[in-house]
Amino acid sequence: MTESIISLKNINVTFRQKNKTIQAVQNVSLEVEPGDIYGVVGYSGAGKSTLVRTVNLLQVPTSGQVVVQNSTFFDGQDNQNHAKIINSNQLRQKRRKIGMIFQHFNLLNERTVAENVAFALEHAKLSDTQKADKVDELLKLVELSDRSQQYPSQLSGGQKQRVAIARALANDPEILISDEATSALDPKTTNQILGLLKKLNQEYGLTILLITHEMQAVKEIANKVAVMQNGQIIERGSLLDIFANPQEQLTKEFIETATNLDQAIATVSQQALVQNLQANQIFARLTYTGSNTNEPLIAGLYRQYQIIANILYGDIEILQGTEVGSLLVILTGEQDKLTAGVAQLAQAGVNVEILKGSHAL
Ligand SMILES: Nc1ncnc2c1ncn2[C@@H]1O[C@H](COP(=O)(O)OP(=O)(O)OP(=O)(O)O)[C@@H](O)[C@H]1O
Repeated sequence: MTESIISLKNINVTFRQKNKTIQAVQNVSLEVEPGDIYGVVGYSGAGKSTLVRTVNLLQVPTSGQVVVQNSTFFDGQDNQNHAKIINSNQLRQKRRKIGMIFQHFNLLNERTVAENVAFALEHAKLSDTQKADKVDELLKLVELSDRSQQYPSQLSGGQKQRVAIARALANDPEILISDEATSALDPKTTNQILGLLKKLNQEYGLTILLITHEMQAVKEIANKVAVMQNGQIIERGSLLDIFANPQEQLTKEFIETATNLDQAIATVSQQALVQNLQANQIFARLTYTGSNTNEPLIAGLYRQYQIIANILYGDIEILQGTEVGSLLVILTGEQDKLTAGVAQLAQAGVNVEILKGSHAL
């Protein structure tokens, strides 16, 4: 196994207010390897921002261990009083190697695009000419060279985020934390920004921690996913595993939204065939990856078990270069054969979720 570039172990973050205690992050461990685009997905309030802010100690954990690029930033088993924390000088230097971008861009409005990027180089040991060259290079990378003398108010949301990305990359970080960076953008601009992040990952080896409430964004570029709920990671895995074989209800919800399957299920469920499902029928969702394809699956069911499959909806997504297929089907057959057929599908690596008619099994 590759050594982690970010290692969070048993992280707890507790906020104490006058008369209440909020456990924003509860015993979360997360290992990010170099070159990962690790998506952390969850609804608002799940604790995502609090968790990722512990990576650069913008949020000091209540307990746990934070190791980034082999430096221990924080190590405290029980509470902050006895914890070891990296000294502030070192932390300041290390933080420059961890870029961060946010939903609302956080640009300085009274400074030009070039000045915003140059701001991140204030402490860099570079001559003025070198700094100017670096700013030019970064603006070229994010395709904003022609906007260098404009002010943030003259830019679109996507352009502002690209300035923020250029600024985040100024000190050549190996890690970029993206906290809801596309949440304020329209779908087309979102895809452009995600495309840029993917390019930075592929061409420069940038490791990205992608915090979002949109599984769609994770689907586009991440190779790994963790799902957060109530301060905990409830499910994690490779993008492919999570999409092909989600275990938790919340994960399923996120995936259905990202693949538009939620709408398909709602629409198809209204059809008379599903509404009037017969005693010898089940309505199911089949999910399969790569090596399986729809025709052999369906043909096999008929050949071996005389099960007739009526496909009401089908979709194929390409994730990380591998096909993930989803079918909404009505399967008709004798009870024991339906049971055997469904078991056979599961054995062949097809995820079968009975949406209606489980009594037929
Ligand atoms: N500084 C703070 N003081 C007190 N409570 C906080 C603080 N920061 C966050 N919280 C609480 O911790 C919980 C997790 O918040 P967090 O912002 O990490 O969630 P999130 O998943 O990132 O959601 P969002 O996308 O809405 O920011 C919430 O209940 C929030 O109100």
